[in-house]
Amino acid sequence: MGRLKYPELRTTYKVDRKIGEGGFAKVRLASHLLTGEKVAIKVMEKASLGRDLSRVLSEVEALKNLTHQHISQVYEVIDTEDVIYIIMEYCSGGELFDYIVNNKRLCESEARGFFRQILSAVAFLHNRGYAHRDLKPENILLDNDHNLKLIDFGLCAKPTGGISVCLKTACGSLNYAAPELLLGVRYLGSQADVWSLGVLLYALLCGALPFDDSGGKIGELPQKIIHGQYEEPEHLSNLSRDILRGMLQKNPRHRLTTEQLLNHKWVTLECYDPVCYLPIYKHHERDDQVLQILAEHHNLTIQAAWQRLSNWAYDHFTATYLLLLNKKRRGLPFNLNISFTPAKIRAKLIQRRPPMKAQENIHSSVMSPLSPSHPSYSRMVEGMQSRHTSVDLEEQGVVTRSRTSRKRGYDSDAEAVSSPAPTTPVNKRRKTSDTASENRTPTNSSSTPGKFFHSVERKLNKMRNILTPKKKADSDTPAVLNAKDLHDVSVTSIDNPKKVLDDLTAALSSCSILCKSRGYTIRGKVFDGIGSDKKLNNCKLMFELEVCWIKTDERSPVVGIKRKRLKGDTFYYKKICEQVLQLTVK
Ligand SMILES: Nc1ncnc2c1ncn2[C@@H]1O[C@H](COP(=O)(O)OP(=O)(O)OP(=O)(O)O)[C@@H](O)[C@H]1O
Repeated sequence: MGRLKYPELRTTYKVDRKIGEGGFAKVRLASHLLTGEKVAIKVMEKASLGRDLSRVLSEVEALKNLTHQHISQVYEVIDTEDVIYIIMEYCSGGELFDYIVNNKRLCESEARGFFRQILSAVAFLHNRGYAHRDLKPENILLDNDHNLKLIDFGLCAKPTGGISVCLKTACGSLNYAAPELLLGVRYLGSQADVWSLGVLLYALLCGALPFDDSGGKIGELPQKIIHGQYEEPEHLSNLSRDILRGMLQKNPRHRLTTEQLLNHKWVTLECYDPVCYLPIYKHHERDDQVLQILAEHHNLTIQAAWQRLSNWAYDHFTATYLLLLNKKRRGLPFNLNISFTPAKIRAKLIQRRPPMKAQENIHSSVMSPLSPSHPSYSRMVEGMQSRHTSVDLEEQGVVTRSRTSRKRGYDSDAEAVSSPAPTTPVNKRRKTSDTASENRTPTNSSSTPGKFFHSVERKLNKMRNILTPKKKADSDTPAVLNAKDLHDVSVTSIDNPKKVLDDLTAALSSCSILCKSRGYTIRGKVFDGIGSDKKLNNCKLMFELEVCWIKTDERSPVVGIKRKRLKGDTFYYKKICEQVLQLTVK
């Protein structure tokens, strides 16, 4: 299907299923044919972008300039007459939001680990003169190694005079927007980002939003934000309260700065070092081993290959180099799939096979049928879901001001005020293992064969678990899941899946949720407004609940309900799921 739909990708990528959707893009999983690496492809139709094309272009520019361990790396950009494709690092672990929902809320220590990673990405952005302006858990993804990666730079701004220059376009998601944005005054991007980080940390620690319109009257939310009114749940420690108050400070001048956050006591508690935001790897590093492979494939000298590469055109050449480099850093064999090499060059390469073998031997500890280049590995797929969109606050009528450079990444009439960009913090303490994990390079996590095999086995198990139930989903028997990795599954006390299915259907209809079932999977939809026509556009929330068997080692299988959000506001989804499951999982 993908092959016919995306002709520009046909010879270089194998396009797989859709893994996400935003207001501007559909995101697909794909494999880079030459390296076998999984990538995410953000597909944007120019016709539907209209004036927002500038937003996409600023996202592309930002991504090209921002190489950081906690920012999803761009590999290639294809700009055709009708479509823009951004080929980027695939984050298989889903959105941070879903992780929070599945865990209700995070303990302080886990929240700290995550927050440090996000902070390091945001401080890096600010240091490079960018403000993100759409920080929220839906824009932070988890990779395979449980590391966070920031995505969606469509609203980012890089004022020409630097980060300490005021911006004026109010944009982002209302729940995460700083008071100054709602007041329609000029604001500093870095200060607005710190507010959003505060909302995000609150969500991590409390499993809820500090500023929410649920239960209140429509229109109350902006007032709550402007007045900085939020509740502090009792379980919050004094230090957590302190950092949250510092970030959710309605007066931006009194708000903590990114630099202060790097060294904040809450951030460095448990013997952590201050957060280091510098990238682990140099932006455009020359690696001769990788270059050699690329050069051979293209029948070029190393020097010619480097010359071509150093334009950093983000074309397929760049993508192949960056993907090979990533494989090397992860301790994986980093050769290219020879069957995609032009026939003439392939013949030459086959003659020169021994040196390639020698190179493979260097990595023999990780060569096995479970290697990522093995077909089983490349079939591996993991679940993702779509999300809701950030809004233009002016357009929503939350901020009243004449429309200017709407959603553009570069605010045109910025004015200067002083706010220093963060500088590298001094490491005062010794690194702990936790800090090491925060700053961990992918190589560390998979460089030993044992760890590598363990991780690949885990992935393959996960793949089996995911694929097998899918096949069964249409049939009359529920899927069987293993008790591991079930953070998105609620366990019931009932041992009859049919009864759970019936209870679930009844609970959904009692909550006025439109549902459609297929086998043991129910898709629920909630529509906006009364009497609205039920087009997808008006669909406020869409999710799936699947009744399944859960295999446990200790006792006979139990019946569970697997949840998946497909579209819509994440905290609303959380609330609906809680309501429905309460009625079902008695
Ligand atoms: N690199 C990636 N790896 C895995 N999934 C991704 C990746 N990038 C995006 N996604 C998925 O696709 C969804 C939409 O992506 P993204 O937010 O970039 O789109 P968008 O149209 O720009 O969104 P918005 O409307 O908020 O601006 C994400 O929420 C996520 O679930």
